[in-house]
Amino acid sequence: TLSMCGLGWEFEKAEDHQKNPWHVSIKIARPGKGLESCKGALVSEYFVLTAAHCFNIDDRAHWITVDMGKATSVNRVAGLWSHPQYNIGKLKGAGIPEFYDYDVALLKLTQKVKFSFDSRPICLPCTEGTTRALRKAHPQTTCNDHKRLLLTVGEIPALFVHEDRKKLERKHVNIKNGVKRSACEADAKKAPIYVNVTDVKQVVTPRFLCTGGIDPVVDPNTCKGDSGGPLIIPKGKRFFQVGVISWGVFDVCKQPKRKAPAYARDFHLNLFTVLPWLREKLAEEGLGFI
Ligand SMILES: Cc1cc(Br)c(Nc2ncc[nH]2)c2c(Cl)c[nH]c12
Repeated sequence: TLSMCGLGWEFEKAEDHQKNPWHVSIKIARPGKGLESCKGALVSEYFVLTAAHCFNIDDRAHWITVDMGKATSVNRVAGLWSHPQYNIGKLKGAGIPEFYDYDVALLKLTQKVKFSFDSRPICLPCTEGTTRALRKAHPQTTCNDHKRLLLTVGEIPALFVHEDRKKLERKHVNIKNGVKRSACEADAKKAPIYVNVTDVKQVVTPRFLCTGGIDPVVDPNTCKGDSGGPLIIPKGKRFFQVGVISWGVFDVCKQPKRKAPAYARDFHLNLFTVLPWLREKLAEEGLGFI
């Protein structure tokens, strides 16, 4: 059956989870260490896409629960795969305490998700679902066509979803993918842990998309708790995931009263840069990677 990815229920009276049926909340309950929470997106019947930095090397699948918003059930996790090139401590020797390159992970659920108004996967780049959802596309559409159609050069209107006490709020941002990109990336050095970084390219690798700042308009910023959520491009009533919320310069939730500074930027793992890994891990999910 065709999953009709990236279709949200637009009816204004719809519940938040019907408007964002791919949004999941992830909780990691480490024995004796309290609770960590992250967000993620449902991308197939069994898999949730999130950030690798939500997990520690010794985390066990059975410590993780995935909540899709339906009051009743939470889902249990059968497996957890972080990108093989993710290594948060890789640059410790160079005085960079946290390194977020390849910050992406997949959780496999123990039970297949029954798609409904409340749960439905978001469209991933270079899949047949995205070709169908783009409509402008024809069967010979290539992965490069998806990239050209979704990651246009310039400022790209995008959104992420912030969850506050079970309420889901859409935050509209612009991906700086043109002349404004380098200014966006340069502000990474304003992150407290990166003030001594000499070359910003050491921490803002080619894997990242950059949002935030006040040019062309004031963009809302992410909180640490938004980690792992999807960076979404809305296109013709369908929703496409192009990034995973990875790290940022200023945690707006930690200083809720303070206005975010102009240099508050957010960095998202660009899914087009990890396609071989996505194809391999999601090979059995019937997504029809092109
Ligand atoms: C989404 C997100 C993740 C992380 Br990790 C943050 N923390 C951080 N990024 C770099 C160093 N530490 C932030 C901040 Cl700050 C805002 N949004 C964040």
